[in-house]
Parts: sequence; structure tokens; C-alpha cells
Amino acid sequence: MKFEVLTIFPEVIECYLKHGVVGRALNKGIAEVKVYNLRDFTTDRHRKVDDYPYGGGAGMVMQIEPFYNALRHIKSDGIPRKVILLSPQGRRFSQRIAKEFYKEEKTLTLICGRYEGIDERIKAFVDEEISIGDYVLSGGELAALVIIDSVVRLIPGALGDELSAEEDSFMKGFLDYPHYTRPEEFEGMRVPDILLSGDHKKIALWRKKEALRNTLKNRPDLLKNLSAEDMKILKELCSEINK
Ligand SMILES: COc1ccccc1CNc1ccc(C(N)=O)cn1
Repeated sequence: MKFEVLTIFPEVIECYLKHGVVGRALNKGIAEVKVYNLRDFTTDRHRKVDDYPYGGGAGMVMQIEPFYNALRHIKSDGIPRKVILLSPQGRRFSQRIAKEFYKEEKTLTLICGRYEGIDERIKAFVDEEISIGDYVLSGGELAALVIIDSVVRLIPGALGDELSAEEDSFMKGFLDYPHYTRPEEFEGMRVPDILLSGDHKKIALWRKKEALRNTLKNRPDLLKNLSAEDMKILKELCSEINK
């Protein structure tokens, strides 16, 4: 899986790519990220990337030319890619979209805006506009890293233990179950006995029930098209809660 990032702060992207799952995946060569500094695609002495907005108003707008020059340079290899603009106006990103991007296997070219945004004419060169949530950030870089991280985790071999990709609860559409590790007791709080029992069937059932409990509490909107088995567990849960 290949990613390309267009940004005026390449170091913001590069420092994140040195660590953890993404860092290892890049070292293993199962993913590749190329970061382009927009200022390298300017033509003036001051390497300007923004200018005053037509129509007045506060703030600055990023100019189209550096983006256009960078995209023309990148696209000259003729490889198919999906050009994504990160912005608060975009389609809402989710695990489902991460899987969609992974399966499409196209290079993802991520455009990071700063200031008040980018000249609207950038849309002529963008395939998709994506938002990671309903909030305004100082730049698209964090959103680009969210997309890179969530998609890289889906590549076989990216996570040490293959199972944990599948096991990721969002992969199943629910919130996660509680996790515990040593010590067995901390400040009077004990690890649930079931997890010390070694009975893997019971543990799996407990985890599914706790995932449903968390989902019911915080994201009931995710509780749709449940399997008969999950529905049975949920009913059990509801009768417990309503005791
Ligand atoms: C005013 O900022 C912009 C305006 C337009 C484009 C890009 C930016 C850069 N900022 C971003 C980017 C993405 C998200 C998100 N929710 O995905 C939030 N902020």
C-alpha cells in the first residue's frame, strides 16, 4: 500500500512514521509513504504557499499552484491513485472507509490544507474529500495520519499478531471489550475472575457480552443487524441491567 502526502510541514508527518505499527510496517516494506513539501513546488523566491482571500475576510487561503505543480510532478509516473483532500467538509471517515481504501489498493495521495483552507479550484484535481470528524484542525496533517494509520493496520503483516487486526472490535462493528494485564489487583481493583479461569470459551463469551455492554452504553447506533447469538447475549444483558 502506497501513500503520498502533500504538506507544508513534512516533519509533522515524518516524525509520526518513525514509531510503532506504522514505523515497523514501513521498515518491513509492506507500506510506503512519500512526503512532499509544497514549498518545493513554488516558483517565487519566498516559496509562498498562501495569499489573501478574494472577497476579503480574515485569514489566508492556500494557493492552487503549488498543489497543482506537486500533483503534476507526482502523476507523471502514470500510476493510478486516489487523490484525497482532508477537510471538515468531507465525507465522514470510518473503519468501513479505511477497509474500502485498503481493498481498492490504489496509491492514496493525501492533500493537507492549512490556514483557512485551499483555493476551491483544487477540487478539479481531487477524487474525494474526507473529514475525520466534526471539528476544525489547524491543518490536514493529523487527518492524513489518521487515514495512514488506520489503513496500514489492515495490511497483513502490519500488526505483530495477525489475529488482532480481525479482532479489532471496530472490525466487527462493536466497541471494544475491557482489557486487563498484571497486576491482578491494583488499588483494591481486581481483574475479573473469569479472565484468570483459563476457560477460553467462557472468556470469549464474557468479552462479547462486555463489548455489547459498552456498545449499548456509548454507541447504541452500532447495534444493528445483530446475529441471533449476539441478540441472545444482548437480551441477557438488558435483563441483568433492568434487575
Ligand atoms: C480550516 O482548515 C481547513 C479547511 C479546509 C481544508 C483543510 C483544512 C485544514 N484543517 C482541517 C482538515 C481536516 C479536518 C477534519 N475534520 O478532517 C479538520 N481540519
